[in-house]
Amino acid sequence: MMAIRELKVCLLGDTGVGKSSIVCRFVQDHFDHNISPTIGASFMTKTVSCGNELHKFLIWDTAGQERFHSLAPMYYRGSAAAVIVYDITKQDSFHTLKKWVKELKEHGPENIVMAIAGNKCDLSDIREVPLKDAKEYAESIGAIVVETSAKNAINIEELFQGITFHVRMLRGGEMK
Ligand SMILES: Nc1nc2c(ncn2[C@@H]2O[C@H](COP(=O)(O)OP(=O)(O)OP(=O)(O)O)[C@@H](O)[C@H]2O)c(=O)[nH]1
Repeated sequence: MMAIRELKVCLLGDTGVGKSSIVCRFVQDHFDHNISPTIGASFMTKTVSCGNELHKFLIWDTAGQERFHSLAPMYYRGSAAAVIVYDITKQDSFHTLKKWVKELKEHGPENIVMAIAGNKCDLSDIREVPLKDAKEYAESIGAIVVETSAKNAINIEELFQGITFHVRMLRGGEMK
C-alpha cells in the first residue's frame, strides 16, 4: 500500500487576485470567469502521486476581503505552506502581499514554506509588477516565486510541486 502524506496549504492575498481560481485550476482543472468572492474560507483537497507516495493537499482558500482578515490565523496556523498571491497587473496587491508575509513571520508557524504566486500572467501587457521585483523580494525572505495564470493553466502544477519539494527538504526528505 502506498503511504499517504498530508500537506496543509493555505492561500492568502488581496481580494480578486485569483486565489480561488488557482485552487480551482489545480483541483478541478477548471476556470470560471464569473467566480464569486470567497466568504470566510473554503476547503478543498487534491491527492497526487509522487514516486511511491501519495501526497494529499489539504487546501484552505481564504477570503481576501479586508472584513475577513481576522479569520486568517485559523487557516495559516498549522499550515506547512502558504501560497501568497498577488495580481501582476495590480501594484497594490503586491503591497498587500508584503503585509501578509510580515504577518506570517510574526504570527505564522515557524518554518512555514512561503510560495509567492504572481497570478494573471496572461495579462502581462498590462503588468504593473515587474517579475524582477517579485524575484528580489522572494529571495530576501527565502520564498519560492512563480508567475501563474489560473486562466491559461500556466505554472499551477509547478507551484504545488515546488511547495512539496520545499516542505520535503524542511522535513529532511520525509513528508510526515
Ligand atoms: N485574466 C485572468 N483572470 C483571472 C485569473 N485568475 C483569476 N482571474 C479572475 O480574477 C477574478 C477574481 O478571481 P478569484 O479567484 O475569485 O479571486 P480571489 O483571490 O479568490 O478573491 P477573494 O475570494 O475575494 O479573496 C475573477 O474574475 C477571475 O475570473 C488569471 O489567471 N487570469
